[in-house]
Amino acid sequence: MHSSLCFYGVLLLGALLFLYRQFVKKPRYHNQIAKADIPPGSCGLPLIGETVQFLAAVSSGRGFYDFIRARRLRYGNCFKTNIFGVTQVFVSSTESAKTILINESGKFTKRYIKSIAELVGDQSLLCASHEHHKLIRSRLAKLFSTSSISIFIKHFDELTVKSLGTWENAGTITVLDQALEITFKAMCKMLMSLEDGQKLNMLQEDITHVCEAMLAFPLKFPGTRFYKGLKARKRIMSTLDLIITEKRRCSQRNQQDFLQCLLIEDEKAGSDEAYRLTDTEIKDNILTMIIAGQDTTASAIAWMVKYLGENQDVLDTLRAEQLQLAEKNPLRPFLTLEDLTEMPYASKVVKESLRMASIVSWIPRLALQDCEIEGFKMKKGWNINVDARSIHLDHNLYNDPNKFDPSRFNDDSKPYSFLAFGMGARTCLGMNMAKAMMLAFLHRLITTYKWKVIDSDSSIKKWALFSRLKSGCPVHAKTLDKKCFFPSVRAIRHLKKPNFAAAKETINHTTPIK
Ligand code: HEM
Repeated sequence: MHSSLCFYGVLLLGALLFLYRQFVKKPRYHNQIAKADIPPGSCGLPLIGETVQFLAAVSSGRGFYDFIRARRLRYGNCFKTNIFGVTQVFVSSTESAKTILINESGKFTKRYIKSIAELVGDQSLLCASHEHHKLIRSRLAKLFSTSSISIFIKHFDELTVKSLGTWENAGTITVLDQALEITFKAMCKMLMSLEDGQKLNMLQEDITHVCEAMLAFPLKFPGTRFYKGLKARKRIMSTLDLIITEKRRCSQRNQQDFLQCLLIEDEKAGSDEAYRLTDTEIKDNILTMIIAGQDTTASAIAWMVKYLGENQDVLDTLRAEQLQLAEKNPLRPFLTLEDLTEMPYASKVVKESLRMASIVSWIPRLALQDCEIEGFKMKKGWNINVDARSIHLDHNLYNDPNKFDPSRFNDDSKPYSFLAFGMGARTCLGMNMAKAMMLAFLHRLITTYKWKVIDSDSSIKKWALFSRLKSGCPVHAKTLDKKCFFPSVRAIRHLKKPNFAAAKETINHTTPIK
């Protein structure tokens, strides 16, 4: 009798608790949505918000995106938090991506937090206000012409061939390290004709300090990560000052690197301030291009090699396409831009790698006015972040989103569902250069080696600004025995007829990505 009373007592208590949770606790949250109130989420402690939790994720093997993922699961697709004292909202629908990134209403602009502006420089394209951004972007965009990408690709290919030449019998090769070295050397040559090994090493070290400081707490005390970053920035600026002085002194007009082109344009503009970039603007933006272009592209290459290593079918189809191309032009020493337009399947492999890896996980904007997004009120001054990674892995936009399947891009993707390079007026300036680098690397690797990824760990590197593999993608490579791949070459006949027009579009920088 006593035990059955206890049993019913416990049952009653459980039922009451259930009803309380259903009708007393939950409706509070539901009401919030019904009233189109501010987005759900916690702004943490006064002043510091949830910065500590964010930094804990940044410094863990789970990576900074884990902070976002955990909150999206708890609060839904639109939620708010507070990092470094700023309210941050994360949204993850294609409609919000369109509203925010295309920005027809003019309600959004780009703003980086003050500490990042201190590191890349407040004259950087990344931090510039609307009008200032338009001027700098128009000046820099001219540098990314088809002819400069052609020159760049030849040099990038040369460095890739040299680097891959050392892979045979070299034991474990870390793809990310190799890719970082090649992209850095190629970009420094393109930006300012810098090729001196020692200077390159020092610059690379300083760039790493600046990147690591970008996610650090902005404490300017000796020994802190942020302080080291600021010191490194100072050294980089001095190096750039020396290079600019040297270029002006020697007037090496035959060296058509980006820096030289900007200086020549400035000379032509004379005292017309509207068309000149100051030395500070030039230096901040050279640094910006290195930071924006090197780590991102190298990380994307490492992910791509990992995905291919894990997907033999894709690898076979790709190799068939690439061997056919290699056999077509056996005597051509280096790849040309035209070669890259004849890689329709490889272009899809690149796009699929960028979708899955989401190197830039979210795209930040500042709300200039109060507005409503996804049914929630957003306040002026808040940072609204388009969660690109969540969009890239949305089941409603991509069938089986965690599967590496380049053929999904046989059809046009849904509008605003591919955000690897952003969208709108701030779309990545180096988009076509990045794709060209990925294609060139892919071609050389796949026509030279077969490889085995020897660490399948997908953890993200601590303190990385972009989504970067912690393992760096270690591989064992073996020179290709082409006989083994005859069946694959035969398989090319089953491929769709190469769509050259689509491939050309991939590297035409005036064409928006579909
Ligand atoms: C796979 C490699 C790359 C990825 C995934 C990537 C991605 C992005 C993304 C998402 C943005 C922000 C867009 C926005 O805020 O709306 C961006 C901006 C930018 N990227 Fe890239 N990028 C890559 C390579 C490059 C390269 C190679 C360069 C230059 C050489 C470059 C230069 C820039 C610049 C200058 C901006 C600022 C554009 C502006 O604010 O107007 N990026 N990139």
